[in-house]
Amino acid sequence: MDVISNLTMDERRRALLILLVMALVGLTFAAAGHGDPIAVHGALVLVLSLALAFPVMGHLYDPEPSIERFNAYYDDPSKVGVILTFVWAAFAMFVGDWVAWLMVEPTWTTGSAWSSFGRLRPVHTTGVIFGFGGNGLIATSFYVMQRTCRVRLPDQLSPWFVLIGYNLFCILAVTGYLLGITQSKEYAEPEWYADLWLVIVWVTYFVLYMRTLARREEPHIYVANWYYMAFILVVAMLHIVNNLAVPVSFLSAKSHSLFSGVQDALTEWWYGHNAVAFFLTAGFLGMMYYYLPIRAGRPIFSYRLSIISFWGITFMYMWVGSHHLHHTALPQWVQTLGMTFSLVLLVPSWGSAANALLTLNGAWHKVRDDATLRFMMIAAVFYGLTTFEGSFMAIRSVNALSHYTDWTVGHVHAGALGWVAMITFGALYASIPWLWKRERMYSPALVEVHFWLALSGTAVYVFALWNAGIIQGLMWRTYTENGNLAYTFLDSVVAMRPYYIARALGGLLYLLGALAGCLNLYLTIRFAAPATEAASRKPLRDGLDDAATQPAE
Ligand code: HEM
Ligand code: HEM
Ligand SMILES: [Cu+2]
Repeated sequence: MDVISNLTMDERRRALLILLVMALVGLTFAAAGHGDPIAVHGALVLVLSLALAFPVMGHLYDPEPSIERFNAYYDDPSKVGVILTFVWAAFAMFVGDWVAWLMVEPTWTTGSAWSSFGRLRPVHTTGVIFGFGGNGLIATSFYVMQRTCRVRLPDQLSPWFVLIGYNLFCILAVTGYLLGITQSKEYAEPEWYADLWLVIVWVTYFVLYMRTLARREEPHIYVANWYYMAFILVVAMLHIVNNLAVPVSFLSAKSHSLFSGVQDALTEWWYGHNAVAFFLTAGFLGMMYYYLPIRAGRPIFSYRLSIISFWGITFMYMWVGSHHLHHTALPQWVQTLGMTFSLVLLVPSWGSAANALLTLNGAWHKVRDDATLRFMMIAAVFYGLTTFEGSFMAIRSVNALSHYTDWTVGHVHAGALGWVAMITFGALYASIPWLWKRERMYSPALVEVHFWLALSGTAVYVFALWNAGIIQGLMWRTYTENGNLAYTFLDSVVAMRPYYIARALGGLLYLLGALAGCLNLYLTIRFAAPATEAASRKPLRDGLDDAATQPAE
């Protein structure tokens, strides 16, 4: 329970207060909301907050932590965040592969409602994007902001509040779907009370970032921080607007959106696309711009280009959400606007992909020998590939073929498996020895195995669905000589079977890789040799950071 004793007495008191208030809120919902699924969530919040409150109470009067703490960065929340990232990866990818097998064999389920496809699918998407991706972003952002600002986090309580509060949101979301609680907006499924909670957590996160920046000892704000900040700020904006809703009653999980009809659709896809842009892209670019140069031991190829790309994507991404609504009731000009900005967006996107790859010039021998750096290199390649594909699919006539088909799902996973997850695994494998002060990962061979499983899994998954999607699209628009459709819809479903099997197998490879990562994390924490004095990263000042995260021009 070192973690609790390391908090100051004042922080422990405040933590206890927050937990007790939460327990009370949980109790209220549990008791008053009977007959409504919200009561289950009330009970869950009650149990979880008490489970944390007891150990805090037990250590409430421990002595104040040593003043020495100010000589080091505050990394405990990052460590827990890294572990949570792996846990969510294993869980959510397992569910992803289950969902993939359900599309091969729909009977591979328990028969009860919680395990139906419609409930498991959002468990997968929320689990991977918010559970796995979000924890990876939070854990690395705490790490990166301290190093690039050369300052310790301003206090020890708010990072825990952000990390634990955020995971509570993810748990409410995922258990909610299993219970049938959903707002039915893709990627924004959690109901109003979970959304409100996330607003509190997220604003704390933003304030924490700003406070750290304000205290920084490094005059320059390194580019990674711009990307992380855009991620935090824009996600707050999207989340609040898209989730504006009126609950049926304060003791019911159900709510109704403020928007309806085509306005609802456009708000949802403004949110949905920018979730891709700022959650799945800007945040991970922040990660890439810190970890890739450091791991390669080289400064960014062009610092100026990284800034131009930043403002390019920040400005252009905002306008492209309507490419999800081609050929719908949305006015034609709004569709054209979305398509046009999607095309221009390719320029800043490739700016970052090229910048990352050119940074590796002179370090290709390291890419060959070091699977961690190779994860990051492949991530940059897939980032370039996915954005090219996205811009292409945003063209209205191309979208007429691709929309509703598995091509979209293939595009999603080229980005998700190839870019988002690869850069995360690369960043985690770089951070783990630094965080736990180990010489290196316990088994570099296992990192190598993970890399090849991940790469082959992605390739199988994405190739399978490219084929599947184009075949579907073509079958749906093939006519016979006398003008009838050549295939029934069912024909196209039957034609998908081999591709769905391939996808599920590719996903299995990917999942096995993630499990290898979990094992390696455990072995590293438990058994890896401690870093020697010279190799361990010095507190507060740190030679490599200096070299690699300063403007080259
Ligand atoms: C083991 C790895 C994975 C497997 C087997 C897998 C499988 C699946 C399956 C079967 C679907 C449903 C497709 C459908 O409804 O037709 C899906 C959807 C989705 N997955 Fe994954 N997935 C994996 C990893 C990931 C990761 C790491 C991410 C994100 C970081 C991700 C993000 C998504 C998203 C956003 C969707 C919704 C796609 C859409 O609506 O077009 N997945 N996944
Ligand atoms: C320049 C960059 C990009 C553009 C212009 C773009 C464009 C598109 C287009 C046109 C669609 C298909 C919409 C439809 O027919 O329904 C789509 C779907 C999607 N893209 Fe991208 N994309 C880009 C990058 C990415 C990246 C890097 C990811 C990340 C991981 C990603 C994740 C997704 C997801 C999750 C969907 C599925 C949404 C859904 O229907 O559930 N995209 N994108
Ligand atoms: Cu989009």
